Amino acid sequence: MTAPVVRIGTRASALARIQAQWVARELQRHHPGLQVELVPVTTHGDRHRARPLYTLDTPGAFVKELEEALRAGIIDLAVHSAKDVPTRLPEGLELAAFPQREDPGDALVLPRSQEGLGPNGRDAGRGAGMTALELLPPGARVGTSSLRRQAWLRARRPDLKVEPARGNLDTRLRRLDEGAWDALVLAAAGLRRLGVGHRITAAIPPRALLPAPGQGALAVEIRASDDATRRLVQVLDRPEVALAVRAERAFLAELGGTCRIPLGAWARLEGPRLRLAGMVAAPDGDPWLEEEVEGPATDPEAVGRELAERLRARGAESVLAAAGAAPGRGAAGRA
Ligand SMILES: NCc1[nH]cc(CCC(=O)O)c1CC(=O)O
Repeated sequence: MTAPVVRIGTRASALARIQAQWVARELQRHHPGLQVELVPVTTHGDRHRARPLYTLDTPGAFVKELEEALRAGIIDLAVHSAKDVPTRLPEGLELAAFPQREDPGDALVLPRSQEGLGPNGRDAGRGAGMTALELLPPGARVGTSSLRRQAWLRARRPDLKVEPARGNLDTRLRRLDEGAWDALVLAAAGLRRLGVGHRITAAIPPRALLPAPGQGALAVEIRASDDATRRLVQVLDRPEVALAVRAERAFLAELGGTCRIPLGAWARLEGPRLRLAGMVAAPDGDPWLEEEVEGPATDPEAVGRELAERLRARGAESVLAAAGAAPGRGAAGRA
C-alpha cells in the first residue's frame, strides 16, 4: 500500500506559508510517516495587494481560489486565517478543524525610532504603562486597512489621520520605519506568527477593541465528502477554539456582515458557558453599539444569533443599512 499524500493548499504570503507549514508539521507529528505536500495557490486578494480589502467586490478575497482548488481535487485541505473565511461556504466544503488560537487582539506598532516608548520598549521608556491610544501623539498618521480599526480610531481619537495600509506585513513594517505613517494598527496574531511579535509597541486588548470574528484563529477547510482527511485533521482541532469561532461567525452571519462594515466579536469559553461580546459601528465610530451575551457552549450558533438580536434591538439594522451592508457571503478578508 502506498502511503497517502495530503496536499495542503497555501497562499504565497509569508504568513500563509508559515500557517500551512505549521499545519503540515503538526499533521506529521501526529501521523508519523504521513506524506504532505504544500501546493501554492494565488488568490484575488493577493493579486490586488495595494487596494484596501473592503474595496474588492469579491467576498473571500483570500480564500476563493483555495476553495476552488479544493473542490477541483487539486488540494485536499486549505489552511486559512479564520477571519478571512466567508460565513457561507461553497457547496461541498466544510471547516473541519480550528487549531489553537493565537492572540486574538489588535496591536499598535510604532516605527523603530519610537520603540522605546511602549511598555515593551527596551529602555523601559516614557510610555511604560500607557495604552495604545495614549502613545499616539496629537494628529498622528495611523495606517490601517480595516474599517473596524478605522472606526475605533476615529471614535476615540478624532484628531488622528487614519490612512489606508495594505501590502504584506514586511512591506508595511518597512514603510512604517521609513516614515510613511506614525503608527500601524494590525492583528497581533499575524505579527507573532511571523516572528515579529517584538514589534508590538502596545497590545490593544479585545476588551478595548473587539477583534474581527475569528481573528487569531486558523481554519482548516476540506471537502465534506473526504472522510479520510477529516479523520487526519481531527488532531488539530481545539474544541474551545472551535466553539468560540463558531459563535463569532454566527453573529457575523446573522448580521449579514461583510468587510464593508465595522464589526467585531470575541467569544470565550467559561466552563460550560460561552461568553460572546460583539459590536457594530458606523465608519466614523458614531454610533458604536456593543453588547455581551452568554449561553450554553453546546450551541454556539444560538449564542451568536442571540447577540445579533440584542444589537438589532438597539438599532444595529440602521447602522448596517447606512453602511450599505447587504446579506452576503460574510467576511471577505475582514480585518
Ligand atoms: N486581513 C488580512 C489578515 N488576515 C489574517 C491576518 C492576521 C492573522 C489573524 O488575524 O489571524 C491579517 C492581517 C491583519 O489583519 O493585520
